[in-house]
Amino acid sequence: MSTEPAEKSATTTAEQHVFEADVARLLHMMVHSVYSDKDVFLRELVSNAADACEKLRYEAITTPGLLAEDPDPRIRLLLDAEQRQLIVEDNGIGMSRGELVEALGTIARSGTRAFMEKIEASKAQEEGANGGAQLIGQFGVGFYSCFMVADRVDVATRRAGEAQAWMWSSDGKGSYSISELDAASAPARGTRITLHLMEEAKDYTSRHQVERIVKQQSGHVPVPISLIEKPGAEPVNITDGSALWTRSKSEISKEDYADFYRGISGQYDEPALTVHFHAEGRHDYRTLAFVPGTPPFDLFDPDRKGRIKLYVKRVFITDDAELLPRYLRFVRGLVDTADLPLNVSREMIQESPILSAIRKGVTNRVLTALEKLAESEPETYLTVWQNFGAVLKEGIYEDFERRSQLLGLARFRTTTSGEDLRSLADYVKDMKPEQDTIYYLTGSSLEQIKASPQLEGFRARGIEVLLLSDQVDSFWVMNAPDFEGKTLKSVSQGAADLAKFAKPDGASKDGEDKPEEAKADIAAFLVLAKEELKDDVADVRASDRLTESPVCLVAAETGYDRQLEKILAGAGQLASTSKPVLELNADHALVKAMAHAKHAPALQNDAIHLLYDQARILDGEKPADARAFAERMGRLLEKALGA
Ligand SMILES: Nc1ncnc2c1ncn2[C@@H]1O[C@H](COP(=O)(O)OP(=O)(O)OP(=O)(O)O)[C@@H](O)[C@H]1O
Repeated sequence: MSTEPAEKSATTTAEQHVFEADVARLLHMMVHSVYSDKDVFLRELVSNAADACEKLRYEAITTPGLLAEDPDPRIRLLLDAEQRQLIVEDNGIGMSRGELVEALGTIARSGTRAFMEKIEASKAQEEGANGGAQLIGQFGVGFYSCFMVADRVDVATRRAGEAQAWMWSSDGKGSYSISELDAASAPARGTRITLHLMEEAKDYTSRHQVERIVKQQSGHVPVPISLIEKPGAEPVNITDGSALWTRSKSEISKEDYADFYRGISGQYDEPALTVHFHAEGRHDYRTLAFVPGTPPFDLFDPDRKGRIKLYVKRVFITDDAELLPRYLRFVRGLVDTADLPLNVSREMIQESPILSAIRKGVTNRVLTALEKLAESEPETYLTVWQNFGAVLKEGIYEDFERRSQLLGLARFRTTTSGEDLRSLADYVKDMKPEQDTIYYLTGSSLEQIKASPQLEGFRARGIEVLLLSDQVDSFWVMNAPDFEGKTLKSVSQGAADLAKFAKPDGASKDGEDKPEEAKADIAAFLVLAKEELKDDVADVRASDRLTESPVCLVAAETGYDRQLEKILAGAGQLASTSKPVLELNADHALVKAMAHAKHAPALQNDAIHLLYDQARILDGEKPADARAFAERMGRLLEKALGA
């Protein structure tokens, strides 16, 4: 954090501080607002106030004295049209001087840079208000959004249990000041944020306007909110702070759930799935969880933790309890249990058998709800899968117990699916009578996979192949040997064994119609190629998986599949890579001609290397030796052109 030396003014003891560079940039963006929906600032302030009340409630478990004579949490909004001010006040935990500087002068979040980049790429503008608003929540830059509507913001705060109080003040233009507040003008406990509204934002002093926004955006925060419409007026309650999750499902509308979801997730979309239940019996807990309608920006951040909050008897305890497995890290919501003591410690949370039982229960419920959604609303489920499928698939190798359930939830592009997605159950239902294997091909992109020569023989025989282009696919396929008793097999590993499947056009089976001489030529050519390429490939053999291309590379029967090997080698996790197998299409005119060219050994030699390089290129690699490749190609072209 960059701090300028204290500069004392004559009348106060205000210290000027310069904002951290990132905050200054962020504020600049807020002031020159990229968001057309400015109402979001109010939700951010109310949500911070509610968090502050919940933190106090939690600290007061061990230090009840913090509550003093004011035990009930509250958020109050004060409007002053004459002064053009909106004040948001809470009696929560408040901030010490250090906390104030830390919280409102820096951005300690890893996602901030990503946020800046995203906004600067002006994506938010293109996406319109909703996109921008979603970014604010996802990236946690909430407080600063008040500079969209205010040209000065004063934060008066006193931390619970402390005598000193502080005033933070800024016009959002690069610096802020901090001074000590005299006890009389400070809140007894908590924080009072005064927004000096811009002329064009004066509507935020209108009672109807503010009441409407709060009910709409923050109607379900678990702290009651009241409103004072002008100085001297009586406070009127506008929300009761009752915990939505404690009410019965029949009393809650879809809109109530959506509001609550937006509050808890910081997103502005609709949840794709809501899971709300009360488990009684061995353990008593309530869960309200949501699958978001859109993916968060940091879904694949390795540090991203689960987002399920733990409450004990309606008191917020932590959002760090890992209440769902990592592969469900996109689910937002909470678990509230009466079975843990309020002063549950971090160690207890980690080791508690009660929590492991709850974890299991919640995971099962979420997965079952996803299964039901797939049945009752397949379209919605497909969106969920498109957004989060790559994460759910991590569970196939991480969660042995639920592997088959997760495999059942998985959806795939296949050689026959077109633009649709198919389940493994669909695949198995449409298998050929003589087929006992589920075939797949992994690769780095769908386009690359679709163009793979390895698929040709399968396509020609009408055998469906799963096209797996997520990086995680290479890992789970290794651990998921079967689905409903059918093993999974890569079409680029080992022998294809397609001989048992008839080609639909009734074409010959495996060279039965080839004259003896051609067969002998191919056999000799294979021996020659094997000898010539012995340093590069483990074997050279005739292929039954090729119909159009002359060559392809496949992995040996045992060991890693080619795509996985590439990923591991790229990540520096393999000391050495294994040699692939080169397959030649014995029915291909080029291969036949080359095999027949026994009288031209130099030409055959060039052809063998060029065919190998061609297979490498089709596999997304470079030729083994670029210079030699160019020379061979040159010689061949010269010959072809009769030069
Ligand atoms: N009313 C308040 N009482 C106490 N602390 C507050 C209050 N408002 C803000 N803060 C402090 O300022 C910090 C920054 O707030 P900001 O809204 O920018 O981010 P956040 O609330 O931490 O993130 P998110 O928006 O993801 O919840 C908070 O984490 C909190 O420590």
